[in-house]
Amino acid sequence: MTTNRPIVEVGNLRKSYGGRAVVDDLSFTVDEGEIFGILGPNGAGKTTTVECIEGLRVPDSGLVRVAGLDPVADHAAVTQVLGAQLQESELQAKLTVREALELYAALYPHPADWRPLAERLGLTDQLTSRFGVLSGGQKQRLFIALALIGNPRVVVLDELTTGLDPRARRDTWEVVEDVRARGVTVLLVTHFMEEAQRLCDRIAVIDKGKITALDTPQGLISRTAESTIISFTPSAPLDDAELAALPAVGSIEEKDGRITLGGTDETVTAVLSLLARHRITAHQLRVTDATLDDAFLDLTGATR
Ligand SMILES: Nc1ncnc2c1ncn2[C@@H]1O[C@H](COP(=O)(O)OP(=O)(O)OP(=O)(O)O)[C@@H](O)[C@H]1O
Repeated sequence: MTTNRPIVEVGNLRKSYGGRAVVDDLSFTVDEGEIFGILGPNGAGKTTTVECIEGLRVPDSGLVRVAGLDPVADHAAVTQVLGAQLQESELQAKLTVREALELYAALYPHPADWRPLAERLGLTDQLTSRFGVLSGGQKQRLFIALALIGNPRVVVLDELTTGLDPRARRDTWEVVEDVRARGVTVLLVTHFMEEAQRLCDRIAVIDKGKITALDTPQGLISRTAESTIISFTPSAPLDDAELAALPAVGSIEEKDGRITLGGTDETVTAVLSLLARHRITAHQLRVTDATLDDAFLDLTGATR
C-alpha cells in the first residue's frame, strides 16, 4: 500500500564521465511503500542513478533526497534509512551466514532481529554454511537479509535475480513482495520484464541517461502502438489489402495459412466484422495483450 508521500526525490540529476552525460537531467519521485522499477538497456545510467541515491556517487548537479536527507552530505543518516544490496565481492567466502548477519546487525543502532529475518528468507538451514559454498539463490537471499537488517525504510535492489534459476527467481519475488507488505519502499533495478511487470507499481524506463517513460506496467504496455495481438487461421483466403486497411493495424504476418496482426482493441472488432462480411470462419482465434517486453522495445527504440 503506497502513501503517495515521496520518500525518494530525484530532481534534474546529472552525472557525466569524461564529458559524456550518463545521467542527463533525471527527475522522479518514489512514494513510501511503493515498488519502483528502473528499467533500461545496458549502459543506460541505472546503476549510476541508484548509486547517487545511495550516496555512493556525487552528482554533478541536481537534487537527491532520501527521507528528506542528502545522501552525500548526510551520508551516515542516510545509511540508517536506506538498505542496499551488496555486491558478491563485498563478502568474504569464509564468513558463515550467521557471522555475516551478526556482523551487519552490529553496524546499526536499532537492527532487526536477524533470526526471524533469516527464517523469513529461508536461511535457517544455512546459518553455519560459509558464504563461499552458498548457491546463487541462497547468496541473493543473504544479500536481501543484509539489506534489511538495519530496518531500512527504503531498500535498493540492483539486478537482484540475475543468474538465478526460474524457481529461485520466483522465490526471490515473493520475498520482495513480503518486504513491501511490511511497508518498506523498494527501488528495483532489473533487466527482466516479467519481474518488473509482476513486482513494480511504477516503472521508469531510462535510455541514454534520460527517462523515456514513467508509468505503471499496464500504462507502459498500453502506450505501445500494438497493444493487442490477434492471430487466427481463416477458413478461406483473405485479401492482405483489406486487412491492412482495418483501423489501427500495425504489423501483418502470414505463415502456413495463419495470420497474425498487431493492433488495438479496435482492430479486434474490425477483424471480426470483416470475417463476418466475407462469411469466413476464424479457426483457433487468439487475442493476446502485448507484454512489457514489447513496450520496452518500443520505448527504448531497440529492435525486435
Ligand atoms: N566510474 C565511471 N567512470 C567512467 N564511466 C562510467 C563510470 N561509471 C559508469 N560509467 C559509464 O556510464 C554509463 C552508465 O553506466 P551504468 O552502470 O549506470 O549503466 P546501467 O544502466 O546500470 O547499465 P547495465 O544495465 O549494463 O548495468 C556506462 O556507459 C558506463 O560505462
